[in-house]
Amino acid sequence: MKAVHFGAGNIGRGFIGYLLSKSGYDLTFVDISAELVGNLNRLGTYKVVSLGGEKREETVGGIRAVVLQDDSGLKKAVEDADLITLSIGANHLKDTGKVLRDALQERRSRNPEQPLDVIACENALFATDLLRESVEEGAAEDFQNYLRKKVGFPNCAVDRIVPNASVQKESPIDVSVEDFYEWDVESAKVKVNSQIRGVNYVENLAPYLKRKIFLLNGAHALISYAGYRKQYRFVHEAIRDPEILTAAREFHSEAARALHLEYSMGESDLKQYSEKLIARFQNPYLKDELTRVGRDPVRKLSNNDRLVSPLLMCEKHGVECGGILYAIASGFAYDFADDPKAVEIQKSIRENGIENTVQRFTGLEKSGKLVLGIAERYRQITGKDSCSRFPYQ
Ligand SMILES: NC(=O)C1=CN([C@@H]2O[C@H](COP(=O)(O)OP(=O)(O)OC[C@H]3O[C@@H](n4cnc5c(N)ncnc54)[C@H](O)[C@@H]3O)[C@@H](O)[C@H]2O)C=CC1
Ligand SMILES: O=P(O)(O)OC[C@H]1O[C@](O)(CO)[C@@H](O)[C@@H]1O
Repeated sequence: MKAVHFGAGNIGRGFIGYLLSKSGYDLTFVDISAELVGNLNRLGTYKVVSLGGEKREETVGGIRAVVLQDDSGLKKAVEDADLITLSIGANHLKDTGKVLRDALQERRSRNPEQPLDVIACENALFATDLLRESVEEGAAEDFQNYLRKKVGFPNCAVDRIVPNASVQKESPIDVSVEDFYEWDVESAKVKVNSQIRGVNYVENLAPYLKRKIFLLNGAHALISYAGYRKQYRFVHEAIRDPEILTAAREFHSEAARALHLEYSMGESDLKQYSEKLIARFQNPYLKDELTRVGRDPVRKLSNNDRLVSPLLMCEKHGVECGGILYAIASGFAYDFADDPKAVEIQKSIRENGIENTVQRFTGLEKSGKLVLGIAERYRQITGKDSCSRFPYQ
């Protein structure tokens, strides 16, 4: 079996590439970074180092890589692949859909019968659907029929924390990871790849995906924004702070309550999931930087992402949501000068005020109670009113 993986970064090498290699796939990475591609081809193997109580190393070997700009190399790799996976960042899916459309059109002309699956492994709700829309955009009817018959587009949830490596690396492409992983894939949409090692094939992905995006990524974003404000550097340091721990637990309990009401997920299972996450956040070996976890607050504060989506689910079910409002307010208070997206939000707050900015970036109704609740907490956090600076004191 042959796999092509777009995005040879942390999750590409440390999680998806790792599992595909363990499952016996012949693996080709595609990346925009010529330096990374050069290193992958020169070295041919890399180590995946898991950072738990006990340090373990595994080697991923026999890999090749192609730069995205190498049109013929890319098309050749796609021509007889059984699986295409991506972890390039959700913002890049639309553009990459066009590249993939060209490559799949070429494949269809040379190898029309062989089926394959395409899976976007990003932190976003139903990322493969976004990619598929872009692949199909403006395509002729016969190509759309080909896609329907021959190409599976399963959505998935990907969960493994892969920080920027802080350990001394013997090779520039080694990667450090946590022990834990979970990869849930929509089973009904799979055409070929039903035996990937470590994958949990599920009929109904939404509860798994939202549980992961809300409880892991949502709470992680909160810890990042609140921790940055209190001048911590790493996630494990911030979560040791009792106020931030309380805030993370409150976020979890509100989002979990909404998930329980929406999907009848067991409350005690959700509680266990939450406790396990807190323990993962506390892992001191990961040395996961708050500014990596909080990167691109414009995306994280958007309407369909890890913070506003659970807020809307709470609202739908009448669940108390003060903790989630606080997390969103912390995102608006995040003023890390080296993150251009944080800078964009801060500029908007200065020029348009907090209410207009919240409305603009979250898509929430301007004078609604949610926007007002976020703005009020933002003022508390930033000290722009007379209340306490940190509401969890
Ligand atoms: N690092 C983590 O723990 C996890 C990350 N994710 C998701 O995986 C995705 C990637 O994240 P990371 O691996 O952390 O980022 P990263 O920055 O380490 O890796 C992304 C890689 O994609 C490459 N790239 C960007 N655009 C590309 C394109 N159009 N075609 C080919 N390659 C392209 C970049 O050069 C880079 O090597 C994101 O959506 C992230 O949310 C999901 C779960 C865990
Ligand atoms: O990759 P994103 O969406 O920018 O967000 C960072 C998040 O992704 C992860 O790297 C993995 O889920 C988390 O550590 C963190 O919550």
